[in-house]
Amino acid sequence: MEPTAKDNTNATILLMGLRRGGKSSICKVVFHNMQPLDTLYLESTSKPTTEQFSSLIDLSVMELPGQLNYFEPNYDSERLFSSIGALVYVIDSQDEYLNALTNLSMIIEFAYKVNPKINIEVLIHKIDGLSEDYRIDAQRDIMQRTGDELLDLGLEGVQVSFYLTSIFDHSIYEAFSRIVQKLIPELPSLENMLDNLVQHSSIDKVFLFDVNSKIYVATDSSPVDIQTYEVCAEFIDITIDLDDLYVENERTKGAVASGRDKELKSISHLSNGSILYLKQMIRGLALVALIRNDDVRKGSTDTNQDKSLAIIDYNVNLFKQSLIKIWKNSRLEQPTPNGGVADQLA
Ligand SMILES: Nc1nc2c(ncn2[C@@H]2O[C@H](COP(=O)(O)OP(=O)(O)OP(=O)(O)O)[C@@H](O)[C@H]2O)c(=O)[nH]1
Repeated sequence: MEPTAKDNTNATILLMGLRRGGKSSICKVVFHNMQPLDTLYLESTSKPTTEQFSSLIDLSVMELPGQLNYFEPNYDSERLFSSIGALVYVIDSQDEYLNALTNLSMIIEFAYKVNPKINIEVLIHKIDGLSEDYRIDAQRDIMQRTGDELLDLGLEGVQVSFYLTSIFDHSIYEAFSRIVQKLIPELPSLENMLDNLVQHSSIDKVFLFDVNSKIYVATDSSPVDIQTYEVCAEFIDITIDLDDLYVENERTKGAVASGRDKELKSISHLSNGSILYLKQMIRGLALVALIRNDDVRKGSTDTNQDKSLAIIDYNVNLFKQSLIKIWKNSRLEQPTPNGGVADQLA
């Protein structure tokens, strides 16, 4: 049976590319926390696979094996392409990629015809094996050739985004974050709220992370620096590991008993004076902020620091309340299959 996307949602990502390009590895590393080196032993995928992930949106990731011929008559490619939000095409940059580019333009031509709203995303993958100069050259070459092919097909207006990625560093998470964000209808409101939070709380950079995958579903509008992303993403793991070490105290026991889940929160003072702040949100999300402001910097008095953190706490709580409202409203607009509004927030 062919894979079909869930009805009423276009938050479906279709992963395509030639054999051994790295599609399964990407899925395993990003969504299943597999260690990158363990992907060496992955078997070639022979059947289309679909996986569901629940975050701020319900995301489906569908992988089509490299050897499959999607255009043979008994394969309903039209239905498949019309139901997806993003087509992610993986190109192995360490291999000869001309065949992949021909395959890519053929797929873009078909996908665009069936579904002009589809986001087309190209991963120039396995860049860990290339020197810095060669990466830029490969990217330029791939972009140029794809542009030429699309021009020949009369598709010069089609928007294609390119990302340099590897499973051995954070580039694959950064790329997937941007790909997933494009599928979240509430993104402009979320960004606006995060900008407000930054402005009123002396925060330098803030991310709304999906805790399991370390994809950030939103961030404020200042540019993302990959080092800041890394520090914030690792802070989630540290917080969770430390949290597991502690036994429940009376307060959290009370919260659990009264039906409320224990809310994860952590603050860490770094040796360079910055502060990392994490607070659990809803739907497996956590807000992580980097605070470099002078008010809370090392050297300022403890009382000042406490005051600033209290303001941040207060504003983050307001943010969380707004997030709950946004999420509830979006569920009201898209009724669940049984007609009710899902009320499970954690
Ligand atoms: N160096 C490097 N190798 C990678 C990277 N990503 C995946 N690989 C390796 O590429 C090989 C093929 O990966 P797969 O994930 O099986 O490729 P696939 O696209 O799913 O292949 P099919 O299932 O045949 O369609 C594996 O040995 C991975 O370890 C990467 O970022 N860098």
